[in-house]
Amino acid sequence: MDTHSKVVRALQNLSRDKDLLNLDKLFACDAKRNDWLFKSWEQFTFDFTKQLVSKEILTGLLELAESRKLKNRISGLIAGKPVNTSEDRPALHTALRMPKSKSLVVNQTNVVADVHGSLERVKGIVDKIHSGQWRGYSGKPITDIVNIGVGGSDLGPFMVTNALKDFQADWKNHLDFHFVSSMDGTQIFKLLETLNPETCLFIISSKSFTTIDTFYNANTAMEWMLGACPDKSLVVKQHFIGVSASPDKMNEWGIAADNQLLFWDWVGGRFSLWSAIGLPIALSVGMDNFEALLSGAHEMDKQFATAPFEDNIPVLLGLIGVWNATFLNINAHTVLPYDGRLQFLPNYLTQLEMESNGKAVTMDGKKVEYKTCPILWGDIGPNAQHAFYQLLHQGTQKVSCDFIAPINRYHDTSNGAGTDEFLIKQHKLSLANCLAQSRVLAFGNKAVSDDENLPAHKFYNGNQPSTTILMDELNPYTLGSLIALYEHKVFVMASIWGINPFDQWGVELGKVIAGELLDAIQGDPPAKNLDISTQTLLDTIKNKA
Ligand SMILES: O=P(O)(O)OC[C@H]1O[C@](O)(CO)[C@@H](O)[C@@H]1O
Repeated sequence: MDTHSKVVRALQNLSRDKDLLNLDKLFACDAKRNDWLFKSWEQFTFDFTKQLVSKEILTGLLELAESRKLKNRISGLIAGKPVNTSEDRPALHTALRMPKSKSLVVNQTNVVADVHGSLERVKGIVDKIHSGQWRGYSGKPITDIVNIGVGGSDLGPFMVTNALKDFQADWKNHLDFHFVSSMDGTQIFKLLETLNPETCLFIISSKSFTTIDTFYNANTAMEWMLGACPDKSLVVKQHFIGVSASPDKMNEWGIAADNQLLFWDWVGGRFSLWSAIGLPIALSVGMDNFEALLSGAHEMDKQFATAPFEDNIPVLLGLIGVWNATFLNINAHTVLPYDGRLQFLPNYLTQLEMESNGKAVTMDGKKVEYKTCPILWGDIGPNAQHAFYQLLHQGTQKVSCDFIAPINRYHDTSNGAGTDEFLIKQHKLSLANCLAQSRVLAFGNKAVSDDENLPAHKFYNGNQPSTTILMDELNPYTLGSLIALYEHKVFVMASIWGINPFDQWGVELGKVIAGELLDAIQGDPPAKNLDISTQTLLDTIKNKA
């Protein structure tokens, strides 16, 4: 982004207009603000009115998108152009949810055909496990699925499996799902104590199939299995599935050929839940629901590819994100779902946004002269109200917020007489809190009174910008759309900033140094040239271990 360009300078000028950038005033000046900042799309309603934007600002942001050739960038992404410039490859997560009837030829290959071939294999495995045909070494059907993976090979399937628990069908009676990611062993050791090796199936999920965190956990699982059944070829065949973009590495580790599910180097790890990495999702909610998740995402892809920018939800969300982070210097963003099923969405978005856009150089290697990705965190909104909302309301930091809530819930629940009504009341309580919080964040005390004589500690400043996303209900289809929306938001922001959202070089150095320090902790060879802090920490560990 050229900070000297006319469009950027105009936006910078607007960003200094303190008088304009006040939600009270923005609402007072334009009583019909909702006409142009409320958007309905499919089963969603988006309220951007509580963002610090005027018509002039939005026009400027749309011009900025134009000047950054966003339209071309979006078509390049979807057509499979090498948008991941540092690795010279496409980022084709949109192809993972294209219908079978479509075709997309990239490097002489119809990737849509490959995608559906892989989905067929996923379906075959799902059917075998659901029907009880897939059996453990002693002939018993599988009861426990353990996904071992980290980052994109964990967060997406984990988040979606939790969000869609209501959509598990009759196999829920005989299948339990577990996710192991942490390298320190806490999760795997605790989990193995509760499992029966005869009926466990491990899914080793790793795009690279080299991530050390995953392989320490996988090796522990293998040792545990071999303790129960020393016949390794039987264990490998009946208890381990591999999901990866590297068949060679899967062979090396010993995954049986029939148990290897492949995806492709053109799928970024944090964009991979739609591929075979989503196997735990498909096992949990069934293939039809998994396909509904893909269709919901595809619908959002179509809107991203075709809607005019002023009505294009991912474009608006991304442009407003850039306005907040880059022009208004709001460097913290929180995601607040008002529905416990979305508990892990903020965590998932932490990787999606910060690993994608936490960068300071442009695609042509220049240092950026502006702020890029804000720090993102979040929690279930109602719980966060009792934890960090104090800072949002009365702290010294500017924070932008996304409120997310399904309008309807519990209508189909039949947990006994009267229960539905009670649960619906609880859901409405949550919705009321969602609206109350965005209102107070926007208008402070003025939301309820004009009393100027409040003691200072009771004063709420307001003017914290937020977007509210309402979905008619949370189901596989709407969840697919919601996730795809955030994926595209990331791409829009990266395109404006001129950065590559599809690599993650910033995680590599730590891996190399950890390898050296592991050798040093194990005493062989002793570490050389360490800084005094690390050397003393290492000595302390070695003395006390
Ligand atoms: O799927 P893999 O190759 O094991 O990688 C896991 C995660 O590690 C990272 O490469 C970061 O270290 C993420 O981008 C990725 O999602």
